[in-house]
Amino acid sequence: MSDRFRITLAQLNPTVGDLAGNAAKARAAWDAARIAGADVVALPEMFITGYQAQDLIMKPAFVAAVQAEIAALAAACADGPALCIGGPSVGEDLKLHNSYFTLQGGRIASVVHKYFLPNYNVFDEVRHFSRDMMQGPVAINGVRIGMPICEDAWYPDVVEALEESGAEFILVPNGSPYFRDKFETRLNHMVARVVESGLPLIYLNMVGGQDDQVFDGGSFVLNPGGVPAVQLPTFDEVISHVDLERSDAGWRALDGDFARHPDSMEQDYRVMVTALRDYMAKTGFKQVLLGLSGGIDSAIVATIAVDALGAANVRCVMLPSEYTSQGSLDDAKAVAENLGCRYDFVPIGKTRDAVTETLAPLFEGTKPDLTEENVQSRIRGLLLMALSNKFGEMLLTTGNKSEVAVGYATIYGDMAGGYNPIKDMYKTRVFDACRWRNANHRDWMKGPEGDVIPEAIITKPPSAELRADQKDSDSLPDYPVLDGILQILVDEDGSIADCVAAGYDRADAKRIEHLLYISEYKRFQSAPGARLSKRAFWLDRRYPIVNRWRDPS
Ligand SMILES: Nc1ncnc2c1ncn2[C@@H]1O[C@H](COP(=O)(O)OP(=O)(O)OC[C@H]2O[C@@H]([n+]3cccc(C(=O)O)c3)[C@H](O)[C@@H]2O)[C@@H](O)[C@H]1O
Ligand SMILES: Nc1ncnc2c1ncn2[C@@H]1O[C@H](COP(=O)(O)OP(=O)(O)OP(=O)(O)O)[C@@H](O)[C@H]1O
Ligand SMILES: NC(=O)CC[C@H](N)C(=O)O
Repeated sequence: MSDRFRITLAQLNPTVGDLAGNAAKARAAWDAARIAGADVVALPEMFITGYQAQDLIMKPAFVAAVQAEIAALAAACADGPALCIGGPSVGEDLKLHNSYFTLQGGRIASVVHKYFLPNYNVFDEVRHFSRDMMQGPVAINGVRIGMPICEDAWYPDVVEALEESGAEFILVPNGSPYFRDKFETRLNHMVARVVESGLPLIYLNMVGGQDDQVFDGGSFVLNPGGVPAVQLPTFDEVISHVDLERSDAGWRALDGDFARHPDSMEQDYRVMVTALRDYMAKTGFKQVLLGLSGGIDSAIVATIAVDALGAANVRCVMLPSEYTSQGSLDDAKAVAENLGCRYDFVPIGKTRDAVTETLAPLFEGTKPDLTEENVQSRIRGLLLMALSNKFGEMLLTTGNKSEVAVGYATIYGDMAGGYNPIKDMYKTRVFDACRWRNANHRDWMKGPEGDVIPEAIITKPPSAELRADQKDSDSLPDYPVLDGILQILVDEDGSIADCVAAGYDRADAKRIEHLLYISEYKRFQSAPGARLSKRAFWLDRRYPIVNRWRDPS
């Protein structure tokens, strides 16, 4: 039995369903571990399937394919370090479990099953998996390692049981998706486990985007007392070797890599870029297009797209009508030029006239209203989708969280599109994100540095420009008020009384509540987008479409 133990942490980015690709990544990490003389290489939770595989897990053929891939991996990694990897398994109870495999000596040496199955916000693990009894530590090269799987380490019970049954240190494999400031939450839970158990703890998270969620990495190692020894970067794929030494007081991790974590604005921006980049790469798209209006939402989306994919892969299209101001024309062109991407100019006047003429016999006797305004938006959607079909570019849609919340967007019009990078960012924060991006540049951004979003776009009053002199403030309270009320009603699940207590006008709160509930149908038909908060529209918040209830408070 050695007094030194090396564990290689593979903070990598799996793709859901790409079993062979994920196994190849695990195998490459194992090769690196073997060269480094490690005892074990650890991969995150559910790495072999990618996370979250959702109802794919319920398909027996998928689980059988996973079992075959795990067996092949065990055989391929027979001679060298042990390999620990997350995946589904069928237990002795014949039920499906969220499991962590240890492969060693050409076989599956042990399988640990997750005990606490998260079943809140984006997680539905009770739907997919069964709970098993708590299990003891796993011995690797004579050292007993406790392996609580992600949620298992968010409560004291599993780590306590592992410590009581002789675990010498703790390895927590995770599939922990980002929400703003989540790192603190994770750290608090893990420090608590270390303090309770007196054992070093290794927290290993995955990176990369999957549909709406982004896994932000930031793996770390804590010594007894909660003292940090290692901290890996957020968002980047990293393979890092961590050494532990045994003394009379037990195992201690040696100090290793220590990466600085970015602030929350930078993390939000990185999530939006990563979510789009991985959504594109993992679905097989290379290029995007979007309607660039000269407004702030399409400007930030164009910037995110260029940072994710490079200017050569982004097409911006200005589709002006008679209501498009000279300022919007100038601002849109400036954004495309600053970013260095293609800019097309496609006036919609003639198409709109043709639609007006076609509908004239049916609309006879009616007055122009929202119908005609929305036709413009739908023509834009139609033309942009034609470009998408012709050139294989995916259309981005640009509604921010404030608009998505109150349905301030035209269904089958500007809501057309496959992905929405800013879906979970309130309008007031979109302004902050633009200023942040103008002032900051990082290696992971493929776009140019500097003031890519002109100041005029950030300071002018937002307008949909669907009629003369239209302003968003004609239909909605000013954005600071709207976002303040939405923060309470949506993110905090608060009441109308809570809004009033926070200083908002009751009539404003009631109006926003009504708009929120009646636009549920739009959100059911809306594109997915990057999740930034604990209450993103989609899996975090599941409201009925038909809903007569209104808060009387
Ligand atoms: N519960 C429900 N289930 C299924 N369908 C439902 C429905 N309730 C209404 N509908 C249908 O939805 C339609 C109304 O929705 P919709 O057609 O979107 O129209 P609507 O929401 O009335 O208007 C769009 C709003 O978005 C604003 N806006 C803001 C920013 C940009 C843009 C832009 O376009 O660029 C637009 C625009 O100024 C306007 O206030 C109705 O015709 C109705 O049939
Ligand atoms: N003239 C236009 N040319 C191209 N696309 C447009 C035009 N007008 C609207 N769009 C598309 O419709 C979306 C919704 O318009 P909206 O006015 O809400 O957003 P915005 O113009 O980007 O920002 P803001 O609301 O701050 O003006 C735009 O982001 C853009 O993608
Ligand atoms: N995979 C999981 O168990 C996710 C839940 C977990 N507690 C988290 O980090 O969000």
